[in-house]
Amino acid sequence: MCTGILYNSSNHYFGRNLDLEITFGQEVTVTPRNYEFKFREVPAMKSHLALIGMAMVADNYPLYFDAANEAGLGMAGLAYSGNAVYNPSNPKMTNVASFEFIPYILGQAKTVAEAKELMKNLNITNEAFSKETQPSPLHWILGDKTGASIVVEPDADGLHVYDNPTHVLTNNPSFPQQLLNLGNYAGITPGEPKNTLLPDIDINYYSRSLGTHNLPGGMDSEGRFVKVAFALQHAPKGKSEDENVTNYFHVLESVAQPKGLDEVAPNSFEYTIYSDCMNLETGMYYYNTYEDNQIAAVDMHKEDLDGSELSSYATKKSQTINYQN
Ligand SMILES: C[C@H](CCC(=O)NCC(=O)O)[C@H]1CC[C@H]2[C@@H]3[C@H](O)C[C@@H]4C[C@H](O)CC[C@]4(C)[C@H]3CC[C@]12C
Repeated sequence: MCTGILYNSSNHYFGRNLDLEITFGQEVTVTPRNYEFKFREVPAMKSHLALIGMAMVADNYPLYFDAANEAGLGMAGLAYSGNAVYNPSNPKMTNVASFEFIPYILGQAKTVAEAKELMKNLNITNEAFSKETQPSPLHWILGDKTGASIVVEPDADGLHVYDNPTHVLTNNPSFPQQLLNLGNYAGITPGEPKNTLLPDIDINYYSRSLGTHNLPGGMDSEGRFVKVAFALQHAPKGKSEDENVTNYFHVLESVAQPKGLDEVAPNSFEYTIYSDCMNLETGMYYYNTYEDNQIAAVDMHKEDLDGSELSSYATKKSQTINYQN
């Protein structure tokens, strides 16, 4: 499963945990302005905003899992199994295949507000990228450098676009149900809880952090939604880039999945394969992987953004340990 967040501090930081039991050979991939984005039905974009993000490149096409563009709009696809419905092409609508959705939006929209405009009368089609690469059921979180975020869900009754005051997204159930569920945890607090249980009795606060005693700690998507929303809401604002990036990764780490805890098939375990963080102001892309906790970074602006060829960086696959003696 997955978790996406927008962390609003002095700059704005967008990204996700990718939790899965298999990898697709994904790489950090920059799409420059003059790489031609071809679409199945809508006209090709010969030039567009440049993108950076994590993608599986197939037939020289970047299948983005998540990305941000040079204008500071980010977008991530998260599993929405059993709920996502993609439709056949509809001649009365703008038809974009699910795998084209990120390039279609990030190629042209600079803000969440502009993305919302593009989603009016949009039909996400069930066309497959190829015979081997069939559509994957997803919903999406978008965030921009004004600090706004939305969630887009392709349900049986149509495409829903919701403003997202929590700035987080996980997986099932649907976003409105995730918001409703927050009511069950409204009393969670970073501080010492008020004794409203037995006000006349002196309760022994035997531990620090009792205000979080009922915070969910499971790997499930409903629990992660509550936990990451709490962690994000209370994350301090950093005074420097390093502090912001550090705070950001700790928020995602609070819902990361260690290997061995989430068995999705006999002896097959889902785990947090990578976590990424895009600074929406600067175009700096930070990430770490399960195998290497050290944060790596790729600067979008060090690439030739006026070029026409994709550039990719393999993710790091072993620890960088700082031996001190
Ligand atoms: C399955 C994961 C989401 C992780 C997750 O929540 N898994 C647990 C679950 O399925 O419940 C999603 C996120 C982005 C998706 C990929 C991207 O959308 C790009 C690409 C799109 C193609 O239509 C299908 C393959 C391909 C490469 C997708 C495979 C499935 C991915 C990797």
